[in-house]
Amino acid sequence: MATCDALLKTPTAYSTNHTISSSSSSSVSMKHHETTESPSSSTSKSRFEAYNRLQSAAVAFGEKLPIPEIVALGGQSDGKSSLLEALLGFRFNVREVEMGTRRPLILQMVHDPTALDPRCRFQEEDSEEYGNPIVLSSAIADTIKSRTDALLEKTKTAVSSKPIVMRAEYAHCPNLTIIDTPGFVLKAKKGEPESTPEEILSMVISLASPPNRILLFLQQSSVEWCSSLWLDAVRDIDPTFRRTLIVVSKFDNRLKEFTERWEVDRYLSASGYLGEKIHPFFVALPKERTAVSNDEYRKQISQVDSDILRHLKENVKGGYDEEKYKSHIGFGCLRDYLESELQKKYKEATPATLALLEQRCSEVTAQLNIMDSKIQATSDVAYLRRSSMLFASSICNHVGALIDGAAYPDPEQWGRTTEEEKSESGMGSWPGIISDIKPPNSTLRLYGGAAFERVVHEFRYAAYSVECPTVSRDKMANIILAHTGGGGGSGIAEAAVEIARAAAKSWLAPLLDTACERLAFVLRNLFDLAMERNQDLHFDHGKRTGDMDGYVGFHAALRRSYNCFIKDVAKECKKVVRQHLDSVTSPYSQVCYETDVSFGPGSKSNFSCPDLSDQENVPPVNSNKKEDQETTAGEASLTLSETQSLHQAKEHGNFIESGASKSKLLDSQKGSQVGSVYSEICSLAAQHFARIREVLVERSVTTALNAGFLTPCRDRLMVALGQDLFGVKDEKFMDMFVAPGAIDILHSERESLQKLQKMLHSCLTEFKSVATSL
Ligand SMILES: Nc1nc2c(ncn2[C@@H]2O[C@H](COP(=O)(O)OP(=O)(O)OP(=O)(O)O)[C@@H](O)[C@H]2O)c(=O)[nH]1
Repeated sequence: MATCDALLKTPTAYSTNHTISSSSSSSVSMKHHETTESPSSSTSKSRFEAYNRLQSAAVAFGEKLPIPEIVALGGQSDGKSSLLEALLGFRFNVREVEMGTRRPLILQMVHDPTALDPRCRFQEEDSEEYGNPIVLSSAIADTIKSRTDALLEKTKTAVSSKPIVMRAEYAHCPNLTIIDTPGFVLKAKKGEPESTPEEILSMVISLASPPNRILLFLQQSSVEWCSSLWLDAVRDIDPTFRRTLIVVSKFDNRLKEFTERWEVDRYLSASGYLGEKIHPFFVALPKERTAVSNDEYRKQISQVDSDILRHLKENVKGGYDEEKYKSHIGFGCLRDYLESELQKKYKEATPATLALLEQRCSEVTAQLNIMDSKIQATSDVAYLRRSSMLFASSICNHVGALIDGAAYPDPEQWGRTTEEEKSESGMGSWPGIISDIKPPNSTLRLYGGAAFERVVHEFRYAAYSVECPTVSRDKMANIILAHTGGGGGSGIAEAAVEIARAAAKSWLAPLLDTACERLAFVLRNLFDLAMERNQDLHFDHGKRTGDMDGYVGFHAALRRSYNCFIKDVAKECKKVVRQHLDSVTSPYSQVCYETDVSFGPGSKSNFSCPDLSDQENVPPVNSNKKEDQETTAGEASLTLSETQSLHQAKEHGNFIESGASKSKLLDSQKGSQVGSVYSEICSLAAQHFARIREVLVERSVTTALNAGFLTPCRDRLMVALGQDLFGVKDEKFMDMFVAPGAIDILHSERESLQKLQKMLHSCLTEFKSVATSL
């Protein structure tokens, strides 16, 4: 930045005619603050004052305004505090505060020729007011320490970016504002959290990042650039050093090393490492810590400056390249440069600041108007009814749009994959199905209508992955024997149908319930999405959709009402799909007979009490792991072979009296053809099951789910919400809007907005007059 060649000749704000002589640069520059001010300097001064006030106001109100500011940064003990003291022209001992800098310090130095003793005042925390002047310099350090302690205690952190603002009016300081920052450290101090170095680094980075800030980077002269610890951190913030001023501190420590001119010139050029265009300042300050008067202290500063220049001229063979480097050697040069640089930035930034202030003023006025109408509206039932209805209707429209297919808000952020839907809804896998069901698009983040459709697909996949479950011989016997007993037929067909119906009922019913719950979850999520859409697309077809910000009670009621609606719809839909299931599995349903199912060799006419006892109790088709699935509750636990034997005994009129042992009966019933009957029934049952499932899934359920969920969401949602929220007496309706303390909050918000408005207006007026006097 200003260290570039082109800027080397920038005149200082107060010394248009002065040239820094090798022997007395600092003293000359020191004196000019005490001379009468020219008209241009009074403009600079009022500009400086205007920026200072804006800066304190910005700090007090948390306004982020791009005011030109200087931020001093560097490693611990690199001399920042000493430099600040030198700039102020008196010692205030900040560097002896034991804890070190843990909060940024905004030091507003105001050159006031009438203030022969420094007048320091601290800005109150969270206010733009300044406290009473502090005279004792030790009291300044104490105030900084106690404020730092109090805030860190509150925030429970080791550092805080909330600045302390100190204004110092003094006849011997320049008009300059500098933000002092905690020094970078490699290791935390004893008793401090280990993360302190990182916290300091990230805090300083965030303080130095706004492009309106000038960075004043200090590094001790004893450190070579190639081994600089913090240069890279600064380079990360400002890669080309466009807005960075580099200061080599404690220059006195290096001086003794130079004997030849080339050595000094090479060192002063810092070339090779910082680049040709970067010219650091070389500064040394008094190292004596003895208590001296302020006058004496300033004399020492000037003396060090003169001593350095004299040393370079007289003690180095051939001196040094004065033309090139003199303007960058000594504290006085740095101070004048900083002052003029800041003034230059202030001048450049004035039009933009003025424009920004005008914009902020109108924004805050608009906010204040909204706040006024909000406060007024808190008691206006008609207004609240109107705007809340408008809001609810807008939410319903957004829900409808999301169901019909929308890609806003961002699906990547708001959508869910099938896995996420499953885990978040608390419904992991489909009941009774072990295999992982992955519908098409399961890895995509979907919501609304798309997610709904995907769940329907998933349900179909789940339903088709169910096979007709295994039926034990006992159960089968119980069914068959009952049928053969009634009509004299073999009962195979009836048994197969009955088995299929019972299986369909017990296996498909939980799947239907799960599908309904999953779909309800998808629809329930739409509320948040609709709110998000509503917030961003605040206007619906050009009409304002009701600003209901802050009405927490209403928002909660609206959400609750929406959730209830979805719950009711899901309950209703569950009933409907259950009815469909009941209907396809009812004894009157012809679904199983609609197909041309071949009943095979073991048909009704051939049935003659087959002995199933030797056959393995495994159905021909069953991919489910769940064995011996219950088809009807409380079935007898006899084995089919036993039942069959009993049946035979009954047939011979010998059921009670026969006395034949079970084993004998079993032996007598071994036959070659009977095994196939069990398999045949299982196979037939599987076919019927598949048929029932197909009819259920394809013909009725998919349509029922759409009609049961989506149609009400499109057509009935607003009516339901309306009845629930607005179909009540005013008194009850107002319950949603009168939260204890809510109106007080609105009033206090209004009060702070009013203060902000006042402050912005006064800054605006000030800047307007500064701008016109340019
Ligand atoms: N020799 C010499 N010593 C200096 C100079 N400037 C400062 N010092 C000394 O260096 C030490 C550290 O200086 P500070 O100003 O406290 O450094 P700092 O960067 O503020 O350190 P922290 O606040 O701990 O980050 C003090 O003892 C100063 O007296 C200088 O130009 N020359």
